[in-house]
Amino acid sequence: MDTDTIAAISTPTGEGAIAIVRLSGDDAVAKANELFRGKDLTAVDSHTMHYGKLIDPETDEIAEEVMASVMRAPKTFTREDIVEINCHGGLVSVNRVLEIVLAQGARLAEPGEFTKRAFLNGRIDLSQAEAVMDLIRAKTDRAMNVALKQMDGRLSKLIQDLRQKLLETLAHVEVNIDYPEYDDVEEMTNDVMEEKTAEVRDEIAQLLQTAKQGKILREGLATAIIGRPNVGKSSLMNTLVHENKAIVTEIPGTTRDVIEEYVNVRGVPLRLVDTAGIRETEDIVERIGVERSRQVLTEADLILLVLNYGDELTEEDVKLFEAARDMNMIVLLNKTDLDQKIDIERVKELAGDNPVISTSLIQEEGIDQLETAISSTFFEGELDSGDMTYVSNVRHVQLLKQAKQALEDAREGMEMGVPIDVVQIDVTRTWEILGEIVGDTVGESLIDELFSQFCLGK
Ligand SMILES: Nc1nc2c(c(=O)[nH]1)N(C=O)[C@@H](CNc1ccc(C(=O)N[C@@H](CCC(=O)O)C(=O)O)cc1)CN2
Ligand SMILES: Nc1nc2c(ncn2[C@@H]2O[C@H](COP(=O)(O)OP(=O)(O)OP(=O)(O)O)[C@@H](O)[C@H]2O)c(=O)[nH]1
Ligand SMILES: [K+]
Ligand SMILES: [Mg+2]
Repeated sequence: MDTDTIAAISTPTGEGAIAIVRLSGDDAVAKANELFRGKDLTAVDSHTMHYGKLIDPETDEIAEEVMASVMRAPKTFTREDIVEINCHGGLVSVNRVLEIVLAQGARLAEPGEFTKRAFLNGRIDLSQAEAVMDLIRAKTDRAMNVALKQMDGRLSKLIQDLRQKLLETLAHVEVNIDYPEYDDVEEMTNDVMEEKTAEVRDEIAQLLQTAKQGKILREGLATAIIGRPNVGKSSLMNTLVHENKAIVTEIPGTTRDVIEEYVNVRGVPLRLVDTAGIRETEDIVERIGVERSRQVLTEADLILLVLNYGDELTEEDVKLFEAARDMNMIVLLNKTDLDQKIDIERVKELAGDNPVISTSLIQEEGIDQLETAISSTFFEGELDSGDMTYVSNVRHVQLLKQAKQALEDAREGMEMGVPIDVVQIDVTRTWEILGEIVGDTVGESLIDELFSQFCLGK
């Protein structure tokens, strides 16, 4: 395996107070020490940080004023020697430091290479490495917590336990085949096989059930605010995000494009989308907006359909109900501060089983009820069990589905009286598929591809 010294900028590009260039590998400390004027970094205690100047070896002049952290293997992020050079957070400064380090013979790291080394050196498995990425990309607190747990190896442990169970069953069967001491050995073998594969299958099914919520936790519940022009969609957006993100005016057709915001409503992460009011229009810009609104509507997990309490129900309102049929929907009767013109009975009829909530956004009324409705439509309290292990990664979901299928094939085979050594093939395959989740049985090209999706410097 490569243990050459790699280096990269590990902080985001742009101006900041401090930026970090990270080195990892056999010569990380020696290389950094060559460039460092201050304490002898090769002699300092591990996990200590030191002030000094960085020298440009070509000119022998001071290039930067830095703090350098020295962390010696194996108790480091990569399990290799690591030096982190903390420099001033300007673009020029951090790039200069990187250049000097590269000139000293370090190699520019590939995206994800630090984390890849942590994986190849056995500090974390593949699902934990993927969780590192998920954590960086997390848009909500909940999503971050799911990633943190996965990083901690929760999913890995669950998967490894399942694999162990399969392995023991296979071993058991193998022993029986090799030493058929009793007459009823074949029957016993089948029983064990059936029982154990059923257990594993059920556990996989349970995990897969968390996938939908996992996806929502990861990406947020795609929530579209739709309605005719001027009913108060943007006002609703602003209310839910507690900020004036969207422009609100009394002019119909104010919102021309979709506006997206992440917001947490009672612990439910929403990807909230405000849309252009849907109506027939000649205005080209508005028409494009209306088209996009229709698109957003079809892709949503939850629809917030806003109606005007102070206005009669129109043909367009009814059309929106139709478009959102079969989707999760909450109907809002907004502007209850106005005189009622809307036919509430008709609205309830159109809404069917979906909740109908009255609000006056301008007077901040009904918002509590709305938030309760949002959090209960989907999760009915389930999401609060912060102790669950969620599967949220698309690759993991696919592999779990394959594993489940392979076990179902095995069961079917057993029921049809297929010889046990053929059944073993399906069970072995399941063991391998599960191994791909944690990275025990994956090829190099997949590993390369997965890590290349990481950010540079991670
Ligand atoms: N400056 C800095 N901050 C950082 C990171 C980093 O690389 N550098 N991290 C980068 O993402 C995160 C911390 N992640 C880390 C994960 C494991 C180890 C580590 O050394 N693990 C050892 C045990 C350490 C101990 O118990 O003392 C190990 O698992 O063997 C270090 C950092 C967040 N903050
Ligand atoms: N009386 C009253 N007016 C409201 C209420 N909610 C919003 N409005 C007003 O209704 C007007 C339109 O609000 P917006 O939030 O811009 O409506 P919209 O649905 O986003 O409109 P478009 O983007 O143009 O489709 C504004 O003048 C708001 O102040 C309410 O509860 N009561
Ligand atoms: K408006
Ligand atoms: Mg609007």
